[in-house]
Amino acid sequence: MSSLEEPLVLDKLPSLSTIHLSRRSSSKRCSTSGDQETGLGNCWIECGSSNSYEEELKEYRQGAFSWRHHTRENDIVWESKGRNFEVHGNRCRSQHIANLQHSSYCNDARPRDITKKIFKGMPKYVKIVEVGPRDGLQNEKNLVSTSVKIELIHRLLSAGLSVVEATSFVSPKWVPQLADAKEVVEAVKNLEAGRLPVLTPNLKGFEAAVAAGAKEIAVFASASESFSKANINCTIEQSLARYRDVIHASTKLSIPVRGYVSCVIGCPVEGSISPSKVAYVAKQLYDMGCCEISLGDTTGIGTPGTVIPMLEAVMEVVPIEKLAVHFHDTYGQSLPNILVSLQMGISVVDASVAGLGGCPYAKGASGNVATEDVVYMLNGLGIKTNVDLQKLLQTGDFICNYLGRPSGSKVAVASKI
Ligand SMILES: CC(C)(COP(=O)([O-])OP(=O)([O-])OC[C@H]1O[C@@H](n2cnc3c(N)ncnc32)[C@H](O)[C@@H]1OP(=O)([O-])[O-])[C@@H](O)C(=O)NCCC(=O)NCCSC(=O)C[C@@](C)(O)CC(=O)[O-]
Repeated sequence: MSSLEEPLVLDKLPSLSTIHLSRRSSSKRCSTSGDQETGLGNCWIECGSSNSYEEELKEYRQGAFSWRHHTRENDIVWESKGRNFEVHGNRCRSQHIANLQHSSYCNDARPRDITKKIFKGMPKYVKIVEVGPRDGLQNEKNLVSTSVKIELIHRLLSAGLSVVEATSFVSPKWVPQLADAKEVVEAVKNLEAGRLPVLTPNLKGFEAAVAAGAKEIAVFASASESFSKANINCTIEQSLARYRDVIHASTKLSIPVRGYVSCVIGCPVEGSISPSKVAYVAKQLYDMGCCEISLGDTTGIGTPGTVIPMLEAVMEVVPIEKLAVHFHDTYGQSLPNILVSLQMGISVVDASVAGLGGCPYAKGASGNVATEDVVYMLNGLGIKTNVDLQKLLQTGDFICNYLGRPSGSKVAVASKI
């Protein structure tokens, strides 16, 4: 068994109560509590804005959903109460989603305490950074046409995604799939529906990106020395020096820079990566001026047991509102990893439509977590994303049809059954 396949060390999993909540700077919280007035079995969940809930409730009551569950007599009753939903009956159910629904039931006071703990600190709104056109496509063997890439970006924006990573200005010898970066950026640079950052590994890439019209960029370092060499042909320190130059140049042009740290849990060559290494690289990127640091589990090896200590280490040195998480779904752990990240106060999540993706220099690493699955889970938690799940599913269909393969999104597959 390689070190990457070692089982989760449960005794190292800190309880959520030990996570330093005081480090969270966001005052926006979701809370769930029992309703003292109506007695046992009632609870309310304080998440999201009144408008969207009111509208969704109205739609729900009007039977706008094509295959909603039938409400039985002693099931729950929804009542709008200010910004909250009040749920009466012997069950409490948190939901919901445009066309698809899910339920979670609890019976009385004790489970309500648990619910309260679980929801404490969760954000009301999560920004999803869609990385499909870049991370999703970079590993595709067959060249995807430039027009399809452009259409994909258009569709993702029209599904409500506010940030879509459009492409990379890397060496076409290393990543031939993205050799058309210039054409892609030129075609989308004036779209106002969202932000369209691009990856740049050095000054040469930065200059090409700016010349094409990119208004935001991202740099990508690694917490693994071996991966840094395999991916960008230099050591971690050399990469940080390059990024200082890039950020110096971008600051002059007021171009915001996102910083990635890859291999935050494990490296295909070195195995486990210590949280302190991740924290070191994240702090370097933050200190040099990156406005957001995305923590990438490049190989998808992480579980909540390894993600929590990694996030704790990084949160010691970078403010939590500057952090994003970026999970690959190789071991099917992305959603639990995202959930614990939200519980720790993270509110930016990277994802890729249809679960496309994988890094060309991390053999065996599968696609990113599917955006559809993230949106479904967040909808179920009552956390806003502003993403239209139906349009997103159609976008997933569009790219999967083009690539001639089934979607990597469980929600996309389930919605067709
Ligand atoms: C970094 C380099 C360029 C170094 O590549 P190198 O070979 O060491 O660079 P070099 O400086 O020796 O130059 C070699 C050639 O590349 C050219 N070159 C140099 N720079 C550029 C550029 N920006 N754009 C286009 N061409 C470039 C340069 O001009 C020269 O051309 P030649 O003279 O031979 O014709 C190369 O290693 C590279 O492009 N690597 C990128 C690999 C990549 O994109 N990997 C996937 C990124 S995904 C990731 O990192 C993880 C992440 C972010 O998704 C998070 C996660 O999933 O966890």
